[in-house]
Amino acid sequence: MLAELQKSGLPIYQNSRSKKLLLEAPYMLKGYGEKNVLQMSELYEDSSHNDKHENVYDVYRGIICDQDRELFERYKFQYDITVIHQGQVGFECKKTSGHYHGWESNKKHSYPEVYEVLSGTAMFELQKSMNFDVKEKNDIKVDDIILAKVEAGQAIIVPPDYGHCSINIGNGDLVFSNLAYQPCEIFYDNVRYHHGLGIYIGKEDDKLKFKKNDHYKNLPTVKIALPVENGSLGIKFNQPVYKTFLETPDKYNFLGNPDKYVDTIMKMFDIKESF
Ligand SMILES: O=P(O)(O)OC[C@H]1O[C@](O)(CO)[C@@H](O)[C@@H]1O
Repeated sequence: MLAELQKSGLPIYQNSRSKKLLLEAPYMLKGYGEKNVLQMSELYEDSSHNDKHENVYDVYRGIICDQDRELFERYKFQYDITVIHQGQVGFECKKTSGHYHGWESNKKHSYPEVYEVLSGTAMFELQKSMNFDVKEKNDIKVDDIILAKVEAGQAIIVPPDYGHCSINIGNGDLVFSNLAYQPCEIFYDNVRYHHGLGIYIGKEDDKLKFKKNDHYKNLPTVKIALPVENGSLGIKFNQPVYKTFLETPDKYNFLGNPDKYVDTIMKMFDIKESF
């Protein structure tokens, strides 16, 4: 059976048995990758009880229709979809590796990214650090942590300077898209060194729980937030990002030129509680 990913606005389907995605022509894909428990073992609090070959997530990179190619190339943007499978690795809900983004030498802030949930429920862990590439990795200074709970049809902007990791906190697969500035460099080392970002998000007796990652010397107060729309930056709930980009591409200029948008992007998190 195939379930259409209606929130994407594109002819993309998920096979309910294999959990893989199928794209209807003329949509096509540039690349595909999978990560399993073994490849991510250093990134979880404890992965020792899981089958090492168990699949954690699949990434479908560079989804595009030929007639849209010129526009995506002009803006240097790429649209990808990630499927994080249902389940836990030890205490933690299944998640992506987590990484920080790079920046251009003449810019003050690193590149942001748009995340749009197409099915399931996400918690996006957003961890601010201005020195994540420090040589002595223990000297990283974490300035802020936001845990954004995002439901299908909603979207967020991962703010400049925030490392990020996507966690599937729902009861089925989590499927989400990202629109990102393609020349952006990706940094994994500090996250791997600390065995993940600052907070481990998991479930006990089906209840969501948070544990501090003790590999970090210091962590700030953690904020739990809900997303806020901003139509001028192309973030309107239940309006597919791919389609909005085709119709009004300039709304996403912040992806390649983030410096003057930082304050506006930070206002798109409605902080509900902190601990
Ligand atoms: O395994 P990686 O390279 O960290 O990629 C995982 C995630 O990062 C992204 O590249 C977006 O930041 C997604 O495509 C994917 O969800």
